[in-house]
Amino acid sequence: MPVSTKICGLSTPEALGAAIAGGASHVGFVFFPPSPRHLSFDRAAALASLLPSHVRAVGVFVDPDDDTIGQAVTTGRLDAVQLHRTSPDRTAHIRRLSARETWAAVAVKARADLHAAGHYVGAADRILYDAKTPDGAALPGGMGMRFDWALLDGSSHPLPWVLSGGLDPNNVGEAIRRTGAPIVDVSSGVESAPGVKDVDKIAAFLQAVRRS
Ligand SMILES: O=C(O)c1ccccc1N[C@@H]1O[C@H](COP(=O)(O)O)[C@@H](O)[C@H]1O
Repeated sequence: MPVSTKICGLSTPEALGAAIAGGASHVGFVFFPPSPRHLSFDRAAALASLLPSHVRAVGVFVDPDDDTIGQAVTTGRLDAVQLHRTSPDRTAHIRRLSARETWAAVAVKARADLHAAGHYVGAADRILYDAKTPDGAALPGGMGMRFDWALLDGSSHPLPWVLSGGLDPNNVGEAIRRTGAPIVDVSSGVESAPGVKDVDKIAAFLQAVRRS
């Protein structure tokens, strides 16, 4: 089964084009003002208009309110929503409201953190395992931090899942072999500076996934 790839935090047509040309299955649009990858609804609409129908758009949010979700889903033509720091109850509500596939981010540092995934059964469609960022960090993701992939050994995933956190063109092959991830997700590992995507790194990442 080929591994699917989400290239996240896209903000220019050039970077979006590199993700599409390289075979990304998903692209991510971030709706979180503190992030260097944050998009206005207009900007998201312009990028979404360039997407072929086989590439799915995922909106990335941090405990969003209903209005943000409603506007982003419509203007960004989102196929899915990815929710960070969002409780299972809110996640279930947003899933109903948006009528979109819903990914719940679970922040991982220790094995005990994996238990949180079970709380999203019935509330989300997919779990995104991401590295836990430090207390007080401005962002809950997109900081290039990885967690110990061995923590996933023997894990009985309660939902379909995605591997995220600190992936890059050099380590994604090992990450896939080590964890068996069906989908991998990258943001800062294909950037030259925070929020600045590098088309060559996007191509290298997608090539590394294909070769894995
Ligand atoms: O990318 C961001 O700015 C961001 C902001 C708020 C929540 C999540 C964010 N990114 C997500 O973080 C993971 C891992 O990113 P990285 O590859 O380690 O940089 C990824 O799922 C992004 O979607």
